[in-house]
Amino acid sequence: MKFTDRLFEAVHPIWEQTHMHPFVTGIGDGTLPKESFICYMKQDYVFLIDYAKLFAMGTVKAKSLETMTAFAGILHETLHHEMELHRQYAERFQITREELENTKATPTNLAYTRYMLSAAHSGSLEELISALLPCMWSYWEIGKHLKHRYPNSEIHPFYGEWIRMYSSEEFGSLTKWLLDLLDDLTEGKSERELRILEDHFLTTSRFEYMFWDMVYAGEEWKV
Ligand SMILES: Cc1ncc(CN)c(N)n1
Repeated sequence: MKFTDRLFEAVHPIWEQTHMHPFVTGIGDGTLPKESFICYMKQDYVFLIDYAKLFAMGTVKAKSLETMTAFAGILHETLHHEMELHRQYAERFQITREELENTKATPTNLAYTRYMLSAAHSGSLEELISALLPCMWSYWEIGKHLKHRYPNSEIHPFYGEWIRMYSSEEFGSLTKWLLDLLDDLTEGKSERELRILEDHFLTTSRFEYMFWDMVYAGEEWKV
């Protein structure tokens, strides 16, 4: 069994709940209040700044020029394509780039990015990938799921663009590349090593769920 098949089985209960989360279904059926989406977009923008750094770290830890180049490509995609989607959404609400960039990360957002950056700093390339994989994989799954469950969601005048991006072939092929890389890198690894990777993967999968919950509830610092 490929390691990512094992991860897919392990994460299934978390993804089931994610697909049913009211923030996610609200994007799908178009009922999510715009204020909630604005809160998400701002939090996600600062999340993506740290997330992009993981790909930069991937280039440093890569064991071949090919892998290094691919990480650099995803870094570029994130900064220029994925984050551009957020900048365009922000523009619709007259939110400036400066305001977007200066968004203060909520406790959950901060805990999530610190966890990934710490795993990436102190761990192997496999640890870095396992920690960031849910970001790409779960979004791709959500994009495909929404497109399938809500047939007109792709053409929704507001949320359609978001769904098209995360269900796209391009996003899917980057995710598949990362999955294949992790399968290659984990071949022959001991059960002890695999368990550490699985633990990173499940922890950040839980953080992904908590991120939806955080923006839905409008989490703020208490003091
Ligand atoms: C929180 C979060 N996780 C993942 C993604 C997809 N890159 C995202 N935009 N935001």
